[in-house]
Amino acid sequence: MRLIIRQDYDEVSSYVAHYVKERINQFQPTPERPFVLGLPTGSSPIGVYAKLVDLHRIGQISFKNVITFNMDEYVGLPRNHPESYHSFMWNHLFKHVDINMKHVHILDGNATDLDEECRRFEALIARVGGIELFLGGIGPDGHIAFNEPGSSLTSRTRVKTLAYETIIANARFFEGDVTKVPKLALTVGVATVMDAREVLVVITGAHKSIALAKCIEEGVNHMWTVSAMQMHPKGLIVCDEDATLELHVKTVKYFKSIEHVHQSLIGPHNLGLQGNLLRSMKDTDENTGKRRKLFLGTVLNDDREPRAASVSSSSSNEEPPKSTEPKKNGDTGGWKRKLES
Ligand SMILES: N[C@@H]1[C@@H](O)[C@H](O)[C@@H](COP(=O)(O)O)O[C@@H]1O
Repeated sequence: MRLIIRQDYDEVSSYVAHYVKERINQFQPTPERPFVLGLPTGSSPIGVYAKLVDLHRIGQISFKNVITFNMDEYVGLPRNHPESYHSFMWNHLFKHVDINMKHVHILDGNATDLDEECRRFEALIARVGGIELFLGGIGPDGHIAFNEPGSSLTSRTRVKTLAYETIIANARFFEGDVTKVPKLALTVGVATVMDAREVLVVITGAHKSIALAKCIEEGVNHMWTVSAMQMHPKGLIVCDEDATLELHVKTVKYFKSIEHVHQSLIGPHNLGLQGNLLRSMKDTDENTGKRRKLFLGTVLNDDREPRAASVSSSSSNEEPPKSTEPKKNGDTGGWKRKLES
């Protein structure tokens, strides 16, 4: 699992929006091969959606060939209620972008047969070949979607009773009145999320710092369902500084150093989409004809001089630039020092 730490909510939102943009653009979706995106609601993704809308307005991202599946929906709340997740998604994202609304899937919390609705949702996900990237948020008790503490980590889409803590947390959307918060929801299961080829969870705020610590520093545990991320081959958490309050200083430094090394390899403006580094690298340096070797994740020439990899995330098929100019002395020295220390 990777952990990316940014200063605040705004920086987290910006990072995630650009990440999503890069993933969709690199995928080059077509009507025959659409990009399947899982989406959350709540206050965590609002900034991400706002930035995606901005990116769409300046022509950097299109949702034309994107299919979406939302994580959850309240039971019994009219679809046009301002706090339904249907309304939320329409207001924050869908009405501002070029998505085909036939490609949007949100659980129907008013279906006459709720179990059948959940089965239908799982079948639809399977029919489109699974979810490529699932974005998520968590509650302060570490729940992902509405998979409350104690949910099976192998759970699928189903009806869930909301935990009292979640009802209290969500009362802020219902005039602070807990009696107005629906007590049941339909939600994808933990396994539904973990089946996605990549999972990205946004965690911001000091009130979620215990959940983040449980997820990162302790074991996989059904009482903190987001901890299932530890079992995912391609899991990414993007958090702000406040959310790291309960982490060990050592843990924070560790993940920051990993990101630093990663960024040094792929360049400062590259988001380091997972897996792209190796996919983008060629075995042989075109200019010297020498074979490149990977040593502890660092690209080495034959003469063992560490240097930045000539890779770009803009396209995994793109040729590396021809220039073999070494990085500035200071940079290379920094590299060496870091690798040796
Ligand atoms: N079902 C949603 C979750 O999907 C969301 O992650 C959580 C956190 O919300 P917020 O981002 O507002 O803290 O709220 C609800 O419980």
